[in-house]
Amino acid sequence: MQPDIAATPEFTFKVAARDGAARTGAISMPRGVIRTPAFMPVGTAATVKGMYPEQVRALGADVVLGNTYHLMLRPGAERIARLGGLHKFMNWPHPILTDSGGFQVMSLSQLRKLTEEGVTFQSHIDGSKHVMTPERSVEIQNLLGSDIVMQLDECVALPCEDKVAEKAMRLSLRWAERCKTAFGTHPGRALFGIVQGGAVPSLRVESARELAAMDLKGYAVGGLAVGEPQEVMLAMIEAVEPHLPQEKPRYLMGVGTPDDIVEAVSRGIDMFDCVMPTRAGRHGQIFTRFGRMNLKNAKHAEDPRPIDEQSACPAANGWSRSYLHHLVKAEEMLGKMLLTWVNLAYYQELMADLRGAIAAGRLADFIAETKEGWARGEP
Ligand SMILES: Nc1nc2cc3nc(NCCc4ccc(CCO)cc4)[nH]c3cc2c(=O)[nH]1
Repeated sequence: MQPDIAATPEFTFKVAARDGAARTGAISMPRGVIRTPAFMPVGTAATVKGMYPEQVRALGADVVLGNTYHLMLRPGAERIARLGGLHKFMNWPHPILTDSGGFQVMSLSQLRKLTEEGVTFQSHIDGSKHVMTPERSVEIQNLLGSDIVMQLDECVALPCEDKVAEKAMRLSLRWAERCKTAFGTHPGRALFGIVQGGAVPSLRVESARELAAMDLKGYAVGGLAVGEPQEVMLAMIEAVEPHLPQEKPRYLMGVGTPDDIVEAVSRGIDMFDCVMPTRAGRHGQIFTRFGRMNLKNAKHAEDPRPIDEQSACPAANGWSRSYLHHLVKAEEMLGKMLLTWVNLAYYQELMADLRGAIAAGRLADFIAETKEGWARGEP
């Protein structure tokens, strides 16, 4: 178990060491500490799918992500508040970051109408009508008791025309101001701004500088991991990084594969979230230090070896590839659970190794060794 390094009444971020643009440090707040670089398992409907909260904690996660869009539709933000808030509701007493709903409304709901005021939409669950404004998004995240609140923003799919990216970026800046006003001051909690601007460096710089002037407690880079090639994503991070405050956390939303993460860490990103490890695990695809493996593949059918006997994760060293192949083919619950566990454990191990490599000033070597391991493939 990780020592609960001193939680603090004030939300603070301290960089402990740097290696090039990369940083390692810790964000502390009343509910605990987030060691950075950090990966946040996604707990969309108030659960990290297929995992017990203690299990998620034991593999090293300091924070999980919740989704305003899903929880407002089911079971409802006011209901969760009446029951004591999201931490109590889901038995996760550690930090929770909640996304604001903008991205999910645009990617999941039906019959959406976007105006300056906000976005009206119909629930993808039962077709009920809803309005999401910057003020309502902040209110919902406060009702949930979120420790890190994300601004409501407009995320455009890529590729898109520059003027479309510009319009969405400017709207997001106006919504950031409204979220800041609605959020007010909560010393132990944070409101993060979200940089937009599509794949246009000048728009990205303008968004970063305007948000930096709002003196928020952290900054996300949004509008990426929406179908663009990795080099475009990395170019946008490079464009934005020099204009984000050095002393505040940077969060790259929706990212990503292990390769995305190591490349973004080396460019100065501190926080990540992605459904990849949990969703891929449920489909038999795993991430290991030997690279990716698909346990549906017939080559595992009679392989008696565990996934990785050197892994600390019981799911990676306690069952045979043959058994896991069987569970995946049979679409058994236990297969989804064990491979989710394998993936989240690998992601947290990677984050811990990245933190150590940055602290030791050997990030470039670590990344090279890690990529060699992925390229070598499974033994
Ligand atoms: N508020 C806000 N939230 C976001 C969430 C995001 N999530 C992504 N990408 C997720 C991409 C993604 C989706 C599915 C899978 C699983 C595939 O098996 C992996 C990655 N980009 C994102 C951008 C934003 C954004 O600008 N604003």
